[in-house]
Amino acid sequence: MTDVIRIDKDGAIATVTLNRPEAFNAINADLRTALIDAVAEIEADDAIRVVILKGEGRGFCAGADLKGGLDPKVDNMLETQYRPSLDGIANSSKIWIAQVHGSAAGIGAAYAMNCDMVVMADNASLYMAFAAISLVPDGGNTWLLLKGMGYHRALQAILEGQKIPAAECLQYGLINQIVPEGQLEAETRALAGRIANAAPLAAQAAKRILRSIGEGSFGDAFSAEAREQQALTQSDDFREGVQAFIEKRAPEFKGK
Ligand SMILES: CC(C)(COP(=O)(O)OP(=O)(O)OC[C@H]1O[C@@H](n2cnc3c(N)ncnc32)[C@H](O)[C@@H]1OP(=O)(O)O)[C@@H](O)C(=O)NCCC(=O)NCCSC(=O)/C=C1/CC=CC=CO1
Repeated sequence: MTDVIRIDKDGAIATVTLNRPEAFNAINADLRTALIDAVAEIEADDAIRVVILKGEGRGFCAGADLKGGLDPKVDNMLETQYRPSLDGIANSSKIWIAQVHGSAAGIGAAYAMNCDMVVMADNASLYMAFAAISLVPDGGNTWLLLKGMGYHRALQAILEGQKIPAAECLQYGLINQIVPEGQLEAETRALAGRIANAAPLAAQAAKRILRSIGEGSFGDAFSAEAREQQALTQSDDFREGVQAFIEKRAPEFKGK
């Protein structure tokens, strides 16, 4: 079986590649577990200072696997199966850089934005895919969007299920840099090299400070989202939204 995650290490830089290209790197149970393990493995490696997170194939990540990875009956899936890897990145002593091409959709957008830095291809986007299946953003997406875009634009992006193009992401401060897709790998690598040369203790302290100040925590937002999502995933409209995605048709929501 192909590994759903690849880890490559080169000196002080590790690259973690989401590797389900046949499903746009949608996150199923295997990938959820592999992500938790990858974050822990990297954290335990003192030689690593910078981590690049990227996706294999046409895009970064399509979010939760709507075809096989979702089990609404699993209690607290977000808290127990997504949060450890997302918190792990937020609290990591390493600097995580997302290298985004194609789409970072659903909770995939949270994995991108929750990294410490984001380099994005000029034709890529962050996709708030939740509205189309009658869900709210999860994985910390509401907090991450609100911090960058402010309340009004964040709410609109969520309600309209917008694909936020790279140029807007940069304008709102959601990402660090846009580069032509052909230069994405090289430019991300160059940034990783520069950051790997920064004084490690100061880099870790700067990350801790910036992550801990500001109003309301990522954790508070994560918990609020997880509660709402747990209820929404029990709804008929969610089932209809997923079915419509699989059948490639528009959903018919009934508010139940
Ligand atoms: C915008 C897309 C990400 C990419 O569009 P496009 O480039 O046109 O590529 P596609 O042809 O649509 O996709 C290529 C193949 O990948 C399959 N695929 C894509 N997304 C998923 C997915 N999420 N799950 C399973 N499979 C997926 C797609 O069917 C194609 O396969 P075939 O070639 O065999 O047909 C676009 O794909 C898209 O909009 N995807 C869905 C985005 C989405 O809704 N994501 C889930 C949001 S919910 C979430 O992330 C988190 C949670 C967490 C916990 C609980 C409950 C819910 O959600």
